Amino acid sequence: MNKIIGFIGGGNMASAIIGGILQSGLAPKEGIIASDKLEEARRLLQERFGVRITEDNRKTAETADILFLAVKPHLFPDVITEIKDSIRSDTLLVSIAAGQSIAAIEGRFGREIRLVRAMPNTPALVGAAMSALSPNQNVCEEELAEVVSIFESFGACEVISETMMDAVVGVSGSSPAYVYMFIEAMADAAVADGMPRAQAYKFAAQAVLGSAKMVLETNTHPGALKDAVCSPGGTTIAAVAVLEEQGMRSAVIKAQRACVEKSREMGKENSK
Ligand SMILES: NC(=O)C1=CN([C@@H]2O[C@H](COP(=O)(O)OP(=O)(O)OC[C@H]3O[C@@H](n4cnc5c(N)ncnc54)[C@H](O)[C@@H]3O)[C@@H](O)[C@H]2O)C=CC1
Ligand SMILES: O=C(O)[C@@H]1CCC=N1
Repeated sequence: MNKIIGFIGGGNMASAIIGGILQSGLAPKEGIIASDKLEEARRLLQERFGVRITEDNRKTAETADILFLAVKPHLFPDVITEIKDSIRSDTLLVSIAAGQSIAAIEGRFGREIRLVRAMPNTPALVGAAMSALSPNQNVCEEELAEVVSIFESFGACEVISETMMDAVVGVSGSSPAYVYMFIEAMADAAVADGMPRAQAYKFAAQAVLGSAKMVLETNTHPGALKDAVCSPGGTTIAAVAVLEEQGMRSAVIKAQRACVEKSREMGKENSK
């Protein structure tokens, strides 16, 4: 891609996306510019990726053809006020913020903008993100295809209705955190049974990776895959019985719905 990709905010998510783009070879490091108010964040980006960095959000905004808004949602009002006169009419904006609707962002720019609202996740850093995209009415097919190609350079990506964005935050934006907790807990149990910690993380993480691949690649219901692990009177069903008794599924469902509710609340707050 010979377009300049810019990032306002160079924290966890921007770093994961930049790492993913560079690793895939979609854009060279010279084709990426990022601004961050924190000196430490700029230093990290420079050291890890060698991309162009600046303290000046306006410089990033006027340089980029495709501009990621990658600061925390509550900073959107100030950051948009700062950059709104620096973008061109053909700058393609990509917001990755939770709970910032297309309408709220359009309202803050106060003029016609080309905008894609996106929800990626941090596995972008290793080329295994799950991202959702919703374009506004000014984004043409060709521009959307370009944004899709960026997100596909670091994982899977689907174009969805914006009404599904809160659900997406729960099921893929935030869910890596719940999965890491699951991996940590499995590893803790293995350590309790005498396995060295590093080895325990490898066994637990590879089991999660392999199980996820089975769901994605065998086209088999997760329940049937679970049943295939459970020998009658065996070890797995003993574990499954305890997980059911402890309410594992309902805990996950409740937790994820709390996440989605929080995303909705943030959306209402940000539209005021
Ligand atoms: N972390 C995650 O897993 C995901 C985060 N997101 C979204 O990505 C956005 C960024 O989140 P994170 O990267 O996790 O946060 P972060 O806190 O790691 O990064 C934000 C960066 O913005 C910088 N910043 C603060 N004020 C600034 C300003 N005025 N101008 C320029 N830079 C400024 C901070 O110094 C920081 O480095 C949020 O809107 C979040 O909703 C979306 C999907 C997943
Ligand atoms: O916790 C958050 O608000 C962000 C949005 C999705 C993942 N992290």
